[in-house]
Amino acid sequence: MIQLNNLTKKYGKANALSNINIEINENKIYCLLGENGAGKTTFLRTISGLTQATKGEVLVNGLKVNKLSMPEIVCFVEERENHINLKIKDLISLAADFQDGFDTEFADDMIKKFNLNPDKKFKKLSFGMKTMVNTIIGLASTNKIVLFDEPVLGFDVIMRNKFYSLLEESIARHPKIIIVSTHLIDEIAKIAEEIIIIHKGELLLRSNIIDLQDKCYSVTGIASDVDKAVMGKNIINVHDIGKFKTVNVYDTRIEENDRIQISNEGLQDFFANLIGGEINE
Ligand SMILES: Nc1ncnc2c1ncn2[C@@H]1O[C@H](COP(=O)(O)OP(=O)(O)OP(=O)(O)O)[C@@H](O)[C@H]1O
Repeated sequence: MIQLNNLTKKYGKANALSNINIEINENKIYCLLGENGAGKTTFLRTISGLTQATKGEVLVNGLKVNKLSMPEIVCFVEERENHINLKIKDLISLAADFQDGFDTEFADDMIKKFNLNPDKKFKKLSFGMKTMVNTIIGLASTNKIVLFDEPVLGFDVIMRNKFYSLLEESIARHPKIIIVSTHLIDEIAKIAEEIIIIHKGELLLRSNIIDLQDKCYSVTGIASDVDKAVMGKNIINVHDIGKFKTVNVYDTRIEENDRIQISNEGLQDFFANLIGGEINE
């Protein structure tokens, strides 16, 4: 449903996105990961038609996307979105007027769950509450593609957990492609099915999250035993601690034995190690 062919976006001479090729077709939750400035916002804005590609093409449902032809089936939710100064309940009605099939019942339910006062005006809300309102509008959207740009920025852990469970409810009520850009991979990994990593404007990795969790592990032991055990494996990072060593691996699993210890690696650590290293798919 989303197809990017050799997509490049330049700002001046700098590439925000370089030659991205990807297809995203299945209705599920995708996590878009990348360090600051990696190109995540540009990636999402280009799919929604808000940013024009410099080279290559973006197709949504087979139709070319650009500023003159923005795909109606895409709902793009960004944290910096600053609505006109209406009451929350009026913003919800407005969203319902603009979007066919907008799930008002779900939106009202979420307003209660987030303890928001529907009579409060948008401009009087805190940063986190404004994000909540934008998020609710995205979650209640029945558009076939919903893109969230850093939705949990400004949310505390309780809010974030509410958001993750509402994301699951949103996709269960109305199956769709949901792409969420975030830095908090270990949290979103509990509900997302696929991960897309962008690094310095390039597509670094796309993987099913369960496969990724299986392939990310560390091996610790005496340096020579570790070296022998990980020979031929794709090594992401190495820590030497005296005669001992820990190696972070992204590859098929190896068996633990009495000379080496295998530990699961958190995805957040994997990501931090990955963007400092190389990966060979
Ligand atoms: N309007 C713009 N004009 C010039 N450069 C831009 C513009 N928008 C983005 N960039 C540059 O393009 C690159 C990618 O930016 P982008 O906002 O897409 O990254 P990001 O992964 O979303 O970052 P963050 O996590 O910090 O929000 C950065 O180097 C950024 O400075």
